[in-house]
Amino acid sequence: MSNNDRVIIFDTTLRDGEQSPGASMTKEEKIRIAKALERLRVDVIEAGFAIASPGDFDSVKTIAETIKDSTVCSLARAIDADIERAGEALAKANSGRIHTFIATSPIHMQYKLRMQPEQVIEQAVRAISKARSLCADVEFSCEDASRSEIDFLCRVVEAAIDAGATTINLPDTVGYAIPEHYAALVRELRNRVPNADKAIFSVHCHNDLGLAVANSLAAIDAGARQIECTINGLGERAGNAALEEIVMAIKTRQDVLGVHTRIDTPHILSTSRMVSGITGFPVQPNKAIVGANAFAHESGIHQDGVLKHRETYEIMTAQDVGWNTNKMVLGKHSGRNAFRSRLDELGIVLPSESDLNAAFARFKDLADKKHEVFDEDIQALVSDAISEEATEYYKLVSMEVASKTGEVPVAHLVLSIDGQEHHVESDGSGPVDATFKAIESVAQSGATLQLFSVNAITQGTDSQGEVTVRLELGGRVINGNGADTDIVMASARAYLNALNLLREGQAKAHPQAALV
Ligand SMILES: CC(=O)SCCNC(=O)CCNC(=O)[C@H](O)C(C)(C)COP(=O)(O)OP(=O)(O)OC[C@H]1O[C@@H](n2cnc3c(N)ncnc32)[C@H](O)[C@@H]1OP(=O)(O)O
Ligand SMILES: CC(C)C(=O)C(=O)O
Ligand SMILES: [Mg+2]
Repeated sequence: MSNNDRVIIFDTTLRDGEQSPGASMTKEEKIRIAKALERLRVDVIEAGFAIASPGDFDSVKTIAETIKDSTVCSLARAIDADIERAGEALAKANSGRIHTFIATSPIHMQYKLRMQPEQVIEQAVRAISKARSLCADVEFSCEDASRSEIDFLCRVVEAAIDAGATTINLPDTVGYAIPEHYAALVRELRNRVPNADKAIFSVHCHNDLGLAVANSLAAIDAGARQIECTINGLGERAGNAALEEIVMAIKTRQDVLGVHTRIDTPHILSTSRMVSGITGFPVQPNKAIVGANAFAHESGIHQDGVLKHRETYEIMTAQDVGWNTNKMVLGKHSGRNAFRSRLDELGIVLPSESDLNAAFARFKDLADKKHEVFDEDIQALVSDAISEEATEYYKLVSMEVASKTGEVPVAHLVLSIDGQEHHVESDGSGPVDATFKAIESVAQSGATLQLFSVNAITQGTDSQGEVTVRLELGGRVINGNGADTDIVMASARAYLNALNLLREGQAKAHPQAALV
């Protein structure tokens, strides 16, 4: 691929990203992010706006002195003092860039700058010449380019290149552009400005209409070869184009875009997490590339497809952007194939297809009650199914427990004992105590309860509770287990499982003296 096909990635997380209300960072945090961006192989790091404050100056200066493999840049208005401050901060950079800008749209020139268009051109030229006297690498931005008049824009850009700007940036400052129109703007400037070939054209898109990435990609087709973006799309108002989306779109759709970047994509996720952690701006689960669900599948049909051939539902690999693996989330939309594959991964072997079907049915019941079924849930569910199947003498058919402030809890249970239904009832000091007493009212095992423990198998209030009941009878101690999202139900299951195991053991040892 030729150099013409390379897109320069200019990251402005530390400057425009920090302009997000609430995203201010300390110098130490900025240095950490700058190092992560260097490792990601970002071409240009806009480290800050040196004139903004002594702290910003210090951050830009330290980053300029620390970073070796990326160009470090400072923003500066088209004002001598700003440019001098930027030059000072960048003095020791291995590779430094001064980025100066002035607005070129009628609305900005008239109301904000209160300047005539001719004055704007003059000030831009003066600023660029000043910047060039301090630094060989000078970027000039026509702020609000997408709302500027094209003839005027052509004059400004030509003058800026003549004055020594090596990069010309055409920002969509207020996120107003539409891809086709924006691409046409870039194309027209590159065609009409006589010295356009002496500069690299750049775009800097905001996301007010959710089009920042689409506009940036459209500009590539029109010849832009630098894209300004931020990690996680952080930035002023609705943010900037997200670096991870731009980079992965370029990589994944190389067939149509025909360009490449030098980004080391497996570092994307860790950089995203670092920026999110430092700024406190969480990444939404469905965010492209770096969201928790970006490589997760819950639907049975998708899981089945991915298990058979990953590319059926994935256009990138999770590993290519830093995830360990893609993820099969087991939930109520999952199918038998994904369930079977998870059992395999967990090393669980079910004796027959009908055991698998039974376990799958229990899994579906559980998934109806819980958002996500975790590995621990499956282990509990399968062992519960197996132990239940092994000993079916006592079975829970249904139960109802009433627990009310100021009143004694009462449990009503329907049990199947050796195939016969029994309705039992008891009160107790709590709902579990009432349940156990109701069971004992008919089982009359004579066993002593030695341990009762409840564990939440996974996080969250919708988690399954796993109950262990330890019973002792005639010196024999056994543990019964039960799992359910309802912990009283799980307790009943565990108790009945313990009784079944006790009975089974007794039946083997003394066939005449088995329980009941
Ligand atoms: C589109 C963008 O993202 S632009 C970057 C925005 N980022 C920031 O503003 C963050 C850092 N900013 C700051 O710390 C401060 O605004 C400073 C230090 C730059 C300037 O502070 P102050 O001198 O107090 O000026 P203030 O911010 O109130 O107003 C901006 C002034 O700069 C002028 N100005 C704005 N852009 C430019 C420009 N590109 N070139 C020259 N002058 C400009 C405005 O017209 C205004 O001038 P006025 O005071 O004569 O009316
Ligand atoms: C300073 C410029 C590049 C900017 O951030 C914008 O126009 O959005
Ligand atoms: Mg901006």
